[in-house]
Amino acid sequence: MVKVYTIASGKGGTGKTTVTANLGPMLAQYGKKTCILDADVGMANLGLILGLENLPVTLHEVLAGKARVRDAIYDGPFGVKVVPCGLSLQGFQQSNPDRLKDIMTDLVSEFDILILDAPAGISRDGVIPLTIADGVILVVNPEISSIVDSLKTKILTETVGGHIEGAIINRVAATGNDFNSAQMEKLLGVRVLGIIPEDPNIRRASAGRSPIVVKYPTSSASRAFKRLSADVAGIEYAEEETQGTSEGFVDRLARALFRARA
Ligand SMILES: Nc1ncnc2c1ncn2[C@@H]1O[C@H](COP(=O)(O)OP(=O)(O)OP(=O)(O)O)[C@@H](O)[C@H]1O
Repeated sequence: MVKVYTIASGKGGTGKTTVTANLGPMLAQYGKKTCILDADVGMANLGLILGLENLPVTLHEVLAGKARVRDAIYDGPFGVKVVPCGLSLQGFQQSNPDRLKDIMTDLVSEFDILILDAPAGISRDGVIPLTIADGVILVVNPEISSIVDSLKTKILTETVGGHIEGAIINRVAATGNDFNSAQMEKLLGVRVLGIIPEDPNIRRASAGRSPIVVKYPTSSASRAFKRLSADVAGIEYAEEETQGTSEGFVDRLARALFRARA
């Protein structure tokens, strides 16, 4: 049974595309047939982060009724399938967001998980992804404006009959913070699904047209994305030995030297 998630926020720039670009590949890595779609048809940049640009057919052409969705599906990292949007304003103007629901119907039989990267705000093209998802995941930054705007999106989702799956708290200070997950759950009135730390490697990876889980797999945000993805996939997460790789090597070397001397 397919599960459709919409990654949403109230405020812009909280990290929706970053979450989509990392959660999708990791779910595919964990054995789930996953497709990620850039439903931010006006300000699309999922394709940019994944190095999928200048494509002949994108979601724009599909939403304009000029192409079939299967012609807009491209290969992404770890076997995830990607339906990117074009970057042109003209493509956006020709798109009819109402067609999104039909597109999802075409995809449900082929995938275990579909993830929609929704636009910020409460425009019409932003509301449709909230209504067609089985679960809306809010991406919230630990700051008052983001929390307040997320609450508005939560109310809007519930008003249009959607369901909130939970929230991902993104850009949490890696050190010296007083972040309290239980307090955040109380404030938002939703479950906290994952906490992603502030990590400069996210921007570095994007500049290299890659998700952080691919480019810097042991970076702090990558480990958090892996944990979150394992939870969503319903599998046990085994923490990778980050320092362990080098510690293990040192241990092995020490043992070998000890044996050699003995
Ligand atoms: N955990 C993080 N640590 C550091 N930088 C981050 C983190 N998450 C996101 N960013 C950066 O924040 C910026 C905004 O992220 P992103 O584009 O994913 O947000 P968005 O919610 O999709 O934006 P929009 O609302 O404009 O679509 C990007 O430059 C991204 O690299």
